[in-house]
Amino acid sequence: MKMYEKAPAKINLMLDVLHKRPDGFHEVEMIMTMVDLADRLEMSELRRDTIIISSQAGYIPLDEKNLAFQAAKLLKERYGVKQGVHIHLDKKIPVAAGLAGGSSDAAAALRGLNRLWQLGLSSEELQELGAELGSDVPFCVTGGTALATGRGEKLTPIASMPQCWVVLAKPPINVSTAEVYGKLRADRIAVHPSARLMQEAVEAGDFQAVCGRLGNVLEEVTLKLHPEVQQLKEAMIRLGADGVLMSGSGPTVFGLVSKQSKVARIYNGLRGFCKEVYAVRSLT
Ligand SMILES: C[C@@](CO)(OP(=O)(O)O)[C@H](O)COP(=O)(O)OP(=O)(O)OC[C@H]1O[C@@H](n2ccc(N)nc2=O)[C@H](O)[C@@H]1O
Ligand SMILES: Nc1ncnc2c1ncn2[C@@H]1O[C@H](COP(=O)(O)OP(=O)(O)O)[C@@H](O)[C@H]1O
Repeated sequence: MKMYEKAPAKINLMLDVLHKRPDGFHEVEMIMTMVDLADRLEMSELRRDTIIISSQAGYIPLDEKNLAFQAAKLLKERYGVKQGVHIHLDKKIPVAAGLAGGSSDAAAALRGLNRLWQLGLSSEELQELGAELGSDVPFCVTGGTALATGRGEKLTPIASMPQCWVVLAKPPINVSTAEVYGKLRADRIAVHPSARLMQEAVEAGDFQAVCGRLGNVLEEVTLKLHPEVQQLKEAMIRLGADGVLMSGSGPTVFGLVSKQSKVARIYNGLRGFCKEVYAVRSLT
């Protein structure tokens, strides 16, 4: 038997850090939503008690470091599953980009293997398991648009993000999430974006207010390390995006665009100096 799952990328409409916790993680407030740029997972039953990961992408780990492998291993150990599985990852989401590609693969593996192995786990149970794999995995289990607090694993679903186009551009640099959080001085953040104001804008379906309230305190760190991310932001604004922000720890920059007629101009303008550009829809 085979199961298929789509694993979409996330963007952070706002990301605030409240303080560093004794366990080393940071207490955050984020509004997250999914975009229509997705990896695809094919999960095939194996009679042998083993986990095999394959992918057309040559640049991700295929061993126990792969988050989809870790998701399968966690389910097997926790629920005594004796069957094996071959997970093929068709990667479309850029890696180490601030788009939670690996987390979304792990979440999709949890959903798909829950069905393949008939474990009967609820979304809440899958989210709890996901939190053992990474801070962004619980959100990726259910997707939608949500307020995420704690280290990112405490979720409150909110209304869907207003329908729009999302242009994503990833400069050719890799950013480590741990390094960015590590370099942040949480006690010296000058301006905190407001989760409440962003939630209100989303709930009201007010696209312009969403664009006006975008904010990410991790930009300060990543933009200092990689000035080309700032240049990319400026280019997107110049080309006419309605709102522009770096996603997560970066380096991907996204632009929200309401009018389809503007999308081609922004996409083509960015392609001039950035190879990895995507124009997709927001997911509702
Ligand atoms: C910044 C965000 C925003 O959505 O996303 P990405 O840029 O990774 O996509 C997330 O907070 C990333 O979540 P995720 O990538 O799952 O992080 P984890 O694997 O749990 O943690 C990686 C490392 O980041 C740091 N970390 C992560 C989350 C958090 N709330 N505080 C932290 O300090 C810790 O140093 C941890 O060791
Ligand atoms: N299935 C996977 N897809 C992509 N990266 C993965 C996967 N499993 C593990 N990784 C590792 O996780 C790291 C972060 O990848 P990713 O989730 O794409 O980035 P981000 O946390 O910035 O959103 C990468 O260094 C990569 O080697």
